[in-house]
Formats: sequence, structure tokens, C-alpha cells
Amino acid sequence: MAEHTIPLVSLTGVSKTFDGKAIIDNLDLSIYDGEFLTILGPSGCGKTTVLRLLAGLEQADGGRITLADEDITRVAAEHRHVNTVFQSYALFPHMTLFDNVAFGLRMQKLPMAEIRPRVLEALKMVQLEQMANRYPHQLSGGQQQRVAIARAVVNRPRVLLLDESLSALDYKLRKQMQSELKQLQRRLGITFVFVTHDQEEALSMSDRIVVMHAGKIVQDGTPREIYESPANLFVARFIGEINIMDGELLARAEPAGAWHARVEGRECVVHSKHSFSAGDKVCVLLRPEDVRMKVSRSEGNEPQDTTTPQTLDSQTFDRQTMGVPGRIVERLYKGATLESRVALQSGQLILISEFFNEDDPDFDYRLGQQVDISWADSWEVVLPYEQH
Ligand SMILES: Nc1ncnc2c1ncn2[C@@H]1O[C@H](COP(=O)(O)OP(=O)(O)OP(=O)(O)O)[C@@H](O)[C@H]1O
Repeated sequence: MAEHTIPLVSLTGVSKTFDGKAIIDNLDLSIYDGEFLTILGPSGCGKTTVLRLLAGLEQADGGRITLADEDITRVAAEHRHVNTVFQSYALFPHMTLFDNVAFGLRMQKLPMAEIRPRVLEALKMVQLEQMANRYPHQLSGGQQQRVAIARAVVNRPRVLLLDESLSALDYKLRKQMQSELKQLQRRLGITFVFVTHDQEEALSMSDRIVVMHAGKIVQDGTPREIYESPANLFVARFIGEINIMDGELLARAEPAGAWHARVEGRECVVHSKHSFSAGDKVCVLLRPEDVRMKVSRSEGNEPQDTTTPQTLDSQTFDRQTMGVPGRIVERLYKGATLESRVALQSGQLILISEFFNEDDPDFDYRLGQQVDISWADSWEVVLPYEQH
């Protein structure tokens, strides 16, 4: 992945209030030159408002916005080198693609000799130059979206803002456009700021994700950091499926950051980047694909029971002092994976996702089967306790 180290846009202490309510609260954000940044968060968290502040479509009540070191906080939208692609592409239906893309340049009263090559270049970038004479209704949703991008790109913006730009598309086209948009951004080298509430879209497209909640940034990191090391329960839950178990730290272990802990009543070693003290209550988080399951040794099953799945990494399993006992209460066939829901003795339900292993006839578990669950050493995320 390319390194993006030069801030192109900076928001410093930016606030925005609507009807006496703080919607954006003292927000600090740097956007780097050439990166694909996604602002991700639930409906109403303020994502679009941040985009509109960047575009100049809303005025900040407090704070400062700079673009390439120039203070643009009070600069009018049309004088910022920023363009927006809205969810509803807003193409002019009575104009050809060429005229749609040329519109902004004509408004600037540029000579036709300059407009024509720029429009054709922009249409070429989105691979629609052959369709320059068509009208929007003659295009698919994905093609219309590409016209909207060409119309923005033709202005040679430093930053392209995209507001839920793919949400009007059906699932298959949306997947295709996600990859096209990412490739386009690489090719153009323009900084993209993309707003979505779709975590999967954010993970697959972005160099960096900013997760927002109630007008604040709650985590800022690469897709992998956000998924693998969520900063709190809100982020963990918002980004995919997560299991949250209660635990207590008993004593420090080796190396630094490791703790002897009791998780769901069982003693084990956990690891955390947070600083804790012995006796602290914690939440132990595990993604479904990081949980391991083994037929229980303690509930009358032989350790070498033939139903013991061969796919288990027994070394990993044994590194934990003991698994947490539970019972399989649900199994869901998902094609490539098998999902199982295991009820622990505390009543907590744990979701486990395992890749199907066709070579292993014993892979399948029975409903009601007693199992011990564990996880790959140090793949757990340990956070300060929060009610959940
Ligand atoms: N012009 C406005 N006047 C009053 N309230 C507004 C205005 N614009 C936004 N809001 C409020 O600000 C909050 C954040 O809105 P915003 O559109 O930024 O959220 P969002 O995260 O983009 O949500 P969504 O994903 O649903 O678009 C909402 O509660 C919204 O009702």
C-alpha cells in the first residue's frame, strides 16, 4: 500500500450545530494526499455533515479547515478544489454524457477548444468515451455513476468527495463498482473521501477508515487495524460479527502485555495493548473465525473421540489452559463456511465460523454436542469492561 504522509486537508477543532444540537463536536481529522479515506458510521452520526463542511456546502460554527495549507474555512464551495459525487448522481436527463460532463466547464466559460479534450479525457478515465453521445437513461446504474465521477474529475479537483455513492446500486453492480472505484482512484491519484454506513464496503476499498459515532471520531486506522484491533465495543460491533466475553485479569504474565485471566470462568492467558491492573474487569473480544471448537473432554467424551474435527490445531488449543465449555445450539451452512452457535454455561452465545473441510468427514458437529471453545493464541482483543 502506498504511504500517504502529507496532509492535504486538515480539519482542526471543527464543530457544527443544527437547531442547538452539536452534530459535529470538536473534530480533528487529517486527510492525506492521494489516499482513499472512508468515513464510516451509523445513520445520523454526522458523516454527510463532515463531507458538506469539506465541500463548503455547510459553514463550520467553530474550528478551521485547510486545503494544501490554505485556510478554506470561509471559502465558497465553488472556489474550493473539491468536488462531490452525491448518492443520486444528479445527471441532467436531457443532456448527453458529453454535455453532462462539459456542464461545469461551460459555466466557467472556458473555450470549446479546451472543454472538448478535457471532457473526452474524463470520459476515457471512466471508460465511457464510446458513449459520449448517449443520454443518462440509456445507461446502467453503474455507468451513470461513472458519468457522475467523470463530471467531478473533469474539474481536476484535489479532493473528490463521494457520499454513499454506491448505495443506489444492486448488490452485484455495487461489488463491481467498489473494485472499479478503487482502481479509478489509484489511476487518477486524486484523494477520495468516501462516506458509507456499509462496513464491508469500507473494509474492501479504503486505505484508511475513520469510524464516527455521535459526531466524534471513535477510531482512525487501516481497514485491518479497525477490524482486528477495534478501539471499543462500538467499533467492534459496527465492523462485522464479534463475540464479547466477560473476563477478569488475575496477574501479569510474560511477555509484557500478557495476563493470567479468568474468562467466562476459565483460566487462560490473554494479551492486550491497553494498560491494566490486576483485578480489572475486561471484555474479551473474538471474531467468529478466530474461535476454535473441540469436542469436550470434560463431558464424558473421549479426548480422541472420532468426531473430534481433524481441522483443529491442537497445539493452539493446548496453549490455553483449558477451553470454555459449551453446547452447540445452532448450525448454519454458509457454503464455504460452517457457522455454529455455542451456548456457554453462563448463557452467553458464541458464534464460530469455520472453513468447510471436505476431506474431513468428521468436520460436521451435531446439534447439542458438548464442546470446549478456545481461540488462536493472542488473537483476542482485550478492552476495559463495558456493559454489553
Ligand atoms: N440542515 C440540517 N438541519 C438540521 N439538522 C440537520 C441538517 N443536516 C443534518 N442534520 C442532522 O444532523 C445529524 C447528522 O446528519 P448527517 O446527514 O451528517 O448524518 P449521516 O451520518 O450522514 O447519516 P446518513 O448515513 O443517514 O446519511 C442528523 O441527526 C441530521 O438530522
